[in-house]
This record gives sequence, structure tokens and C-alpha cells, in this order.
Amino acid sequence: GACCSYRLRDALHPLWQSPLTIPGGTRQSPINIQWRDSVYDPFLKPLKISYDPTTCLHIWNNGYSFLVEFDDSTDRSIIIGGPLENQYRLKQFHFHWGAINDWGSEHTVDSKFYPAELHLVHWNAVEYPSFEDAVMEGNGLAVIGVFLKLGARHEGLQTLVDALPAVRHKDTVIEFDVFDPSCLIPSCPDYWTYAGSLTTPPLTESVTWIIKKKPIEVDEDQLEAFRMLLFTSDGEEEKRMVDNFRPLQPLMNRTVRSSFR
Ligand SMILES: O=C(O)Cc1ccc(OCc2ccccc2)cc1
Ligand SMILES: [Zn+2]
Repeated sequence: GACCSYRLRDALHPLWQSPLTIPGGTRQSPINIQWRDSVYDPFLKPLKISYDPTTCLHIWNNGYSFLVEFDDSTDRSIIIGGPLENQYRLKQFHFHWGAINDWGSEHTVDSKFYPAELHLVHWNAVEYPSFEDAVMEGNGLAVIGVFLKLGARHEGLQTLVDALPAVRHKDTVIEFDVFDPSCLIPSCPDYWTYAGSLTTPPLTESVTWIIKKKPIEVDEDQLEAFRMLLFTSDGEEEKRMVDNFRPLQPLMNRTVRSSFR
């Protein structure tokens, strides 16, 4: 009947043309982080980040976002500590953003959206032979989320922004051989952490999320540069790459822990 086709249509999000909900999913992402419901965990360690800027390889537009990918064949760029049992290798980072500044982040804090959100994706190379294998395992990935808010121009981000016109269309790539992504991570050590999933297909429940409490500041021109990218390939009818964030998912039986009181 009409109701069920409505539900089906609603579940096939235009951006992903695949089911937006995982049947039986119990730890999907993103979620709203209700600050007062998060639980301080004194046993959470500080997150230790050590990236080698020369592991940076290229920037490419994959049709969902723009990704900066790293050489993950050794342990030169890793994170360790925080909620993590092992060290995790940096694979790529990318962003999610809105058409306007009122929304764009994937996670929200007390139901507030930020205009954009950075995801630094790492995988458990101690226990699994490849990123693709780790993506299928409950403790396979660790993603650091950093909120972007409108404010002062971010000089470190600008080197990325300057490269974006070269990857305007889907499946374009340019070499990008030195970049230290730690310049995009706030110095404040405070974070929330919870067990979640990829927010793009295959939506597997393999991510330990580490969401930084403090946002970084970027300016309007830098956000506008993100919005100039295209979902579409060269020669296709242009569709601006905006609103590439997944809708909020139910918290279900999960607690968000904080590293701070
Ligand atoms: O940062 C996020 O949105 C979570 C996220 C993390 C990893 C990811 O990888 C997609 C991918 C999975 C398998 C093979 C190739 C690429 C996709 C999304
Ligand atoms: Zn992401």
C-alpha cells in the first residue's frame, strides 16, 4: 500500500541509492550526543596522535566527499590510547558539510548541527591484514570526528582548499604529497567516544568513534570552497556536492562516554 511504498522510498536516500537503514543494526552512526547523558569515564586515556606528513598521497573526489589518502603500508601515521586497545593506522580523512551554515555535520551536540565535520579514518592493523578486512570487524576502525564552526580562517585547511578546484568532478585525483592532518585537530584533549558504524555504504558496525569536544574554526570562503565540489563526473549535468551527511540514527542501547568531567 501507499504507506509501505512511502517507507521504502524514504529509506532509499537519493545520495546513496542503497538502504539508509541496516536491517537489525544496533550501533549505527551518526547520533546526537546529549551532553548531560554522557558518562565521564576516568579510565579513558589521552588520545596520542602521531602522523608523518610525508605519508600523504593524494586528494580525490569519490562522489560522496573529497578524501585525502595516506600510505598505510607501515605504522608511520598512527593513533593510540584514548578508548583504543591497539594502535590504529591513518588511512584517509574527509569531510561532511551542508548547503548552508545551519547544518552539515553528521553528529550533533545537544541537537545542534555544525556547518561541517571532519572524519579521520584509522584501521586496526595489529589484528587485521587490510583496511577492507578491518571495515567488517567490530573493532576494526577508529574515526576521529572534529566539528568545524564558522570563524577565523584556518591556515592549515587553506592548503587543502587551494587544491579543491583540481578535484571538482567525481573520480578526479591530484597528488598531495606533504600534509600533517594534526593541524586540523584541536589541542584541547577532551572527547566523547561511543561504538558506531560507517556513515556511508557499507554502513558496517566497525567504528569506535572519538568525537572532539572543541570545534576548529574555518571561514565562510573555506566552507564555500567545499560547496563548489560536484557529486557528478565531468560531462554529466552538474550536481553540487552539499548535504553529504547521513541522517541521525537511534542511540538504542548505547552510552556515550566522555574523557572529561
Ligand atoms: O568517516 C566515516 O564516514 C566512516 C567511514 C569510514 C570508512 C569508510 O570506508 C569506506 C570503504 C569501505 C570499504 C572499502 C572501501 C571504502 C567509509 C566511511
Ligand atoms: Zn565521514
